[in-house]
Amino acid sequence: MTRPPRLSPDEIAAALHGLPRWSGDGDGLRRTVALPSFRDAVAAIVAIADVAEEMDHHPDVDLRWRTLHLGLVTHSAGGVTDLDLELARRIDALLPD
Ligand SMILES: C[C@H](O)[C@H](O)[C@H]1CNC2=NC(N)=NC(=O)C2=N1
Repeated sequence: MTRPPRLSPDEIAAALHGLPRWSGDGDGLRRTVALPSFRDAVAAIVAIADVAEEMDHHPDVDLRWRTLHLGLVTHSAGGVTDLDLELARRIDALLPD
């Protein structure tokens, strides 16, 4: 499947202004969120999985009790692409602020 091109550091920094819950650089985008409970965090991962499968684009997921650490990078492009920005937006729509 064709993937969009890797974004430059400047393009990533500009895009992050519209994604205030995410940080990142050329290596990827990151967001940490604490859910009310471990079960809520697992449910959030399942909801994210549905989006990831639909997009065929998958986040790195690290769950510590009820704190979820998410990492987005387009492995095949070796950096951040528009797919990561789109997945970040869709993940934000599923998570509490
Ligand atoms: C064959 C399939 O499209 C690829 O392996 C996809 C799946 N999900 C992916 N997810 C992410 N984050 N990066 C990829 O390069 C990627 N590649």
